Amino acid sequence: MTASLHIAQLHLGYAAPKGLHTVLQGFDLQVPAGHIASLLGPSGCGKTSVLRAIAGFEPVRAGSIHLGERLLSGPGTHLPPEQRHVGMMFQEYGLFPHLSAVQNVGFGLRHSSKAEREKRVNELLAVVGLGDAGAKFPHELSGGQQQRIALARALAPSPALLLLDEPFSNLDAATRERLTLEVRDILRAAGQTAILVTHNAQEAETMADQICHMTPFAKS
Ligand SMILES: Nc1ncnc2c1ncn2[C@@H]1O[C@H](COP(=O)(O)OP(=O)(O)OP(=O)(O)O)[C@@H](O)[C@H]1O
Repeated sequence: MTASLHIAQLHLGYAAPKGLHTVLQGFDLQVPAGHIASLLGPSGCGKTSVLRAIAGFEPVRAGSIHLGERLLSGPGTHLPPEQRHVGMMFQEYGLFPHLSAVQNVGFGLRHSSKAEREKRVNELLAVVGLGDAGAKFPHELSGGQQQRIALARALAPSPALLLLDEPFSNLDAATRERLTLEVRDILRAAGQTAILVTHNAQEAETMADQICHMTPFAKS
């Protein structure tokens, strides 16, 4: 079930030779269930680090991350990624080259029954407009088609939250524009809570219900 996201007073930093390299301090973000939020800002301001912290790949130094009522990260708590119900879609489509589109989309549904899995995969291939392409392998699909399969795969397990990190940046301008609109409509129709990371203000405007402008952390 899709859920709201609540990040409060988040502090993120990496160990560096000269001590802690702080990336974010006191970062807050609230995204209501079903909304698409965009993190917009220059390279190095910490957009991907926020996604990694939400997904559970980065420990938080302080603050908390809640998804609905569930505390994902906070003082004394760090749920492992596989228990977070967070889906991801990145710029390199990350499809398994040796699996067909059907098998790629069904990958996160390995624990469902065969009948349930087939129903959900067919439903999602239709949603992303690739109902006829199920038997194809990634190399037989265009970049835009591969990215739509990656979206179907990310949506298949019905994540509480979907993270999209520069998902369109490998595509040519025309495909990028078309896919931005298509993905927005698919997420809206699914009522999916999502966070889009981008450098592109136009893309953020098109996709998002709310935009969080991030700036590089400056020591005071
Ligand atoms: N694993 C890591 N170890 C140390 N420093 C890191 C690590 N990952 C990121 N950083 C640093 O953290 C800061 C934020 O990086 P991050 O990738 O989150 O920024 P970003 O806004 O997503 O940038 P981009 O738009 O270029 O992807 C940068 O200064 C980066 O060098």
